[in-house]
Amino acid sequence: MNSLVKDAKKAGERVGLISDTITIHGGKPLQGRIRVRGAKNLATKAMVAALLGSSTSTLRDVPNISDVKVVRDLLEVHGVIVTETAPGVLEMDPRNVLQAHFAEIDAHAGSSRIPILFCGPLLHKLGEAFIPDLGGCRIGNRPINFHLDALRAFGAVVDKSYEGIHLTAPDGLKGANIEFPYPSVGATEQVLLTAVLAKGTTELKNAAIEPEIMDLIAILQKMGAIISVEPNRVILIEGVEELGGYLHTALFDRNEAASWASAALATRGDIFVEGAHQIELMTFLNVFRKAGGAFDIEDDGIRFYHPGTPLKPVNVETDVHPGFMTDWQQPLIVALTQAEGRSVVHETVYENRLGFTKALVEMGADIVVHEHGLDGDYRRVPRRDLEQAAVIEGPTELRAADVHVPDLRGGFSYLIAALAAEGTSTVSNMGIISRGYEHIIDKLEQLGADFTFEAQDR
Ligand SMILES: CC(=O)N[C@H]1[C@@H](OP(=O)(O)OP(=O)(O)OC[C@H]2O[C@@H](n3ccc(=O)[nH]c3=O)[C@H](O)[C@@H]2O)O[C@H](CO)[C@@H](O)[C@@H]1O
Ligand SMILES: C=C(OP(=O)(O)O)C(=O)O
Repeated sequence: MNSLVKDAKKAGERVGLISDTITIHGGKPLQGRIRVRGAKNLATKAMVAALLGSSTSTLRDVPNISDVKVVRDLLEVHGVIVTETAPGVLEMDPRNVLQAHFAEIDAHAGSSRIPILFCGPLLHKLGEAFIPDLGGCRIGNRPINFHLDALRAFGAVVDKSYEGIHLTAPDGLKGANIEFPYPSVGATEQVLLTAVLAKGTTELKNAAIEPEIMDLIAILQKMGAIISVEPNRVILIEGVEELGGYLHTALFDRNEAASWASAALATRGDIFVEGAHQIELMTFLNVFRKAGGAFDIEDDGIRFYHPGTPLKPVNVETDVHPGFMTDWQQPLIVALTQAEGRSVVHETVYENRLGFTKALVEMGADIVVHEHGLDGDYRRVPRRDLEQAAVIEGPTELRAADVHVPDLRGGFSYLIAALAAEGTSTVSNMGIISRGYEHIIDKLEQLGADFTFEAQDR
């Protein structure tokens, strides 16, 4: 069993997903209503923030996904008492944070990318921190140099002679002037979670400003932090002596909402995504509309549907917020295989995020990946060395196939492709999908998908 499969299996077991392989009888539109709860990319960071407080924090709308379970386990390893007081409501009491149990932390290596965000809070609380090997989707190199450079700027000493990384702060952490070469989401969160309790003021230039980061800032403000978001990607943080707890309802998962929207389009379906909001999806909604998708915005969610008229090709460049998010392109590409004409998706955030299209080609899609990107007549996003492009010619009929989930979003796109294709497909390695999509089996049932699933013993 390789480590990727092990991670996936562990992930599936953690959230009680018994099945590892799903058998789908496709060709039927997905129709119905599902609800999205808190974002994977916010809830997990909000849980880390609880570590900074001197009293209990309560987070509502926490999704039942394996990444949340990983962070919960890590908090518990550090002495935080975590209680689920109601479904999706986590109470986190950090008053007993005593020591970093390095051996136990290591057991979580390779599970998610969140452990690196424990550095600042642990350095403040304990004077040391340990980062195991990080997990998350294998979609590029995913270096952590911005994180480590920022931590050093605060005064941390980084020792890489361990399997993993050991950090100490012999003189405490002090505010710093930091400028990122690229607006990294995780590194911005690293700075926020470290600067709030550092002595003095921190100025972060070229910060990421994703909605999940704004929600994290809102949480930190509730805890007593002083953070101002200035024009031009500058964030100022005035360090405070102490932070309290928070009560917060997590921002909805816009990536899950966008995934179901693409599923509606690809399967000629009609899905009401309860909990989805317009503002955080504005860029996605523009592209969805240009591709021929229809949507109705209601107070309690958004209805996404195929209007029955032919889908249209689009040109998309993934980007940092407020651009088109990289996590949206994989499910959308499946829908674009049904559009009439040539679409181009330029992936500019990660260097290896189009490999998943290979299986779609085996299913009948006409997709050519240009490993070094493609120039277009008009560019909104400046060209990056690492970018790649996928050219999708449509419409093509999708054929059933047996596919193996490579990563979270690629995996969801395989599910959609299998649901859209006539015939019987199997999608294996489903555990990875449970990293970021809660109750996936229940939701497919709610949407009328025709499938069976089975447990696999590897
Ligand atoms: C848990 C979480 O929130 N994951 C999201 C987060 O990932 P994550 O926070 O890991 O992504 P980043 O924004 O940090 O990465 C963006 C780019 O910056 C580069 N980089 C990043 C850090 C660093 O130290 N050095 C460096 O070079 C990365 O290799 C990548 O090319 O934002 C991504 C971009 O919106 C999303 O796809 C992920 O879903
Ligand atoms: C890339 C993703 O997540 P992570 O950063 O957790 O691997 C994602 O959610 O698509």
